[in-house]
Amino acid sequence: MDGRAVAPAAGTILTAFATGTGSAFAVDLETTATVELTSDGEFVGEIDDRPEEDTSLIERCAELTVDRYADQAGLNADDVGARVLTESEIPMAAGLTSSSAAANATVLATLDALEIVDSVDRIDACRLGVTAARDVGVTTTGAFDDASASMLGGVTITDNDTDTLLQREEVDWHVLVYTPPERAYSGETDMDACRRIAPMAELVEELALDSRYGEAMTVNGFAYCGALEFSTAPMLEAMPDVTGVTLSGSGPSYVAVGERATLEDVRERWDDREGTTRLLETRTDGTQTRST
Ligand SMILES: Nc1ncnc2c1ncn2[C@@H]1O[C@H](COP(=O)(O)OP(=O)(O)O)[C@@H](O)[C@H]1O
Ligand SMILES: O=C(O)C1=C[C@@H](OP(=O)(O)O)[C@@H](O)[C@H](O)C1
Repeated sequence: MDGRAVAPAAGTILTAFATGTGSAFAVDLETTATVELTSDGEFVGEIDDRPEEDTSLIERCAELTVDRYADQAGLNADDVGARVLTESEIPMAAGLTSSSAAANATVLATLDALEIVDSVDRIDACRLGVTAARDVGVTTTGAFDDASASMLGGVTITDNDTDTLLQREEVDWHVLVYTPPERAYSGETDMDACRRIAPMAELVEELALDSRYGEAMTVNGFAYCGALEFSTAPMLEAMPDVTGVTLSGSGPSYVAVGERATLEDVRERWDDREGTTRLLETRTDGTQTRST
């Protein structure tokens, strides 16, 4: 029994480190997970083209899904194992939610392999991936904001302390993403510095709950560039014409939203920087299964 699912990346509106409340939106870069169920009770992960990278997140996702749902699929969890393969176009540890996309794709692919994917609520599946991310230490708050945007599509606002969805809205934006060559692992964020900007995060939350996403992003960007010591120069190169621009997640990527022609101009400036610039669109469909 094989299962397969595809999950999108996410960009940031409100980073959750300061207060535990976060907001993110799905963008069209994808991770695919393929899951083959086995009868040896072992969970073995492989990341395509990244043999050195840690596979514990996808192994834990498959294991938790089997533990929780094997019964419902008419199987004995003790006898079921899985081999998981992920293939991804999302740069890893770059602030674009590679971890949540890998987790969502693996949980849904495992449910697909168990042939019960349609009977499981998407938000419950998402919470399972967040639990796995906490278990293996690739997240600080659980990142339910990023995970829910990747699972459901559109913009989500969440309370990551309780894994509660506060708001979801479908949007149709052009998105410019700049990814510098360095990497920043979310589990290693300077949380003391982030907690100092809590009053700014509360303001960003108010703007986001009012659907003023562009302004929310930009305030978030200045606050988190300050706290995490990233340059504000890429933001200033995008302003004032974009609708919003921010450091994404724990960095080092920056995301801007706005008119396509405006983003094409900004792209010319960001292309002079070291790294990769991508012109993308938002996604409203979230994580989907794909038959193998
Ligand atoms: N395609 C993938 N397959 C399996 N695990 C992945 C994949 N992408 C990311 N991860 C896991 O997530 C970790 C990176 O998480 P994180 O620092 O939160 O980065 P990001 O900001 O991209 O989510 C990696 O070390 C790895 O354990
Ligand atoms: O680990 C965490 O708690 C978080 C990780 C960040 O994302 P990245 O993993 O994309 O850097 C951030 O967007 C989110 O609000 C909280």
